Amino acid sequence: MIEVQQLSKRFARHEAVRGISFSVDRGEIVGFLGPNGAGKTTTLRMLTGYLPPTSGSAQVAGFDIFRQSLEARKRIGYMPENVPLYEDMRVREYLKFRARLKGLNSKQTRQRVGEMLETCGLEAVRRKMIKTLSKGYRQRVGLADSLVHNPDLLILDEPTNGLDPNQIRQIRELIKRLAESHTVLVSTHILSEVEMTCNRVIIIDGGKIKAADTPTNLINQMRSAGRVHVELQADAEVASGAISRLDRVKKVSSEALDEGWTRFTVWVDSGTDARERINNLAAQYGWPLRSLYRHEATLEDVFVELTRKD
Ligand SMILES: Nc1ncnc2c1ncn2[C@@H]1O[C@H](COP(=O)(O)OP(=O)(O)OP(=O)(O)O)[C@@H](O)[C@H]1O
Repeated sequence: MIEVQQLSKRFARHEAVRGISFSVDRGEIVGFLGPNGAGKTTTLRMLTGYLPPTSGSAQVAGFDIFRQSLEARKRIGYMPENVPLYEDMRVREYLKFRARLKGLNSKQTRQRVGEMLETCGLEAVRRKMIKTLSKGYRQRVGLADSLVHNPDLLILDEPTNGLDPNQIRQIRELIKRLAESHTVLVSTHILSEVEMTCNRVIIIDGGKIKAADTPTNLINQMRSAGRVHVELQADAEVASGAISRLDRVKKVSSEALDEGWTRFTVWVDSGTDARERINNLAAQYGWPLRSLYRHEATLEDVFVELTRKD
């Protein structure tokens, strides 16, 4: 559905996107992640034909987004970061206006606008002025707008930005439902959302792609994926030494706590669970043990590992 080859964008002296290549298959829901200024919005704006690239190419549904822009855009529903809406229009009136602008005839417009009001949960506010709507409802109007011409592909730039937790949940559910019949590329900062909704993730930083895989694979491939935390009443040096001699243990660090307790963090090879062996070791040495748990890596750990600057 999307094919991007060596896409770059330079603003004056700043290269915001540096030769990125990726693809999104039909039916996928892909999270597009990266820290502030990584180049997400710039990439999405190029993909939707709003910004010409400095070099490289991109196809949507087989159409070159720059040379066959109209054909490509017919197949894209784009919801930009801050949805620009006409404040003085009523919801239904606005969606009808947008549908006509996108080339739907009056019959199609009536039908699609009706469907979108229902799909996006806007029926109760269809006669309200847009300026009186809450941010959550405005986002829904933006989504309905991006969907009204029945595109195959939805490109959403931070659709839950600025929403409260309830609104985030509602938009997330809506996107999940839309993903049943659309291909979705969604940029967001909420990593738990991505773990819940996306079947693949692309991480971009400094204009370059750092990783592209399923959330599960990314987590499993992490260097610091395997970590065990244990609290013992033991001499830090002796215990660190004994633990680090265990098989498949890569590194041990310790931190003194209260009343002779020490917390040890044990890095092990990915896929290894050292808890039982650490427990046996504590029993063997007679060290009192009050906590032993395995840190389950999350997408947030992957994100931090791939994009931190130190
Ligand atoms: N029109 C522009 N002119 C000059 N520089 C720009 C322009 N648009 C973006 N940039 C720069 O390009 C870089 C990438 O910006 P972009 O908006 O794509 O990042 P982003 O990943 O979407 O960030 P955020 O998460 O903050 O929205 C930034 O350094 C930004 O300042």
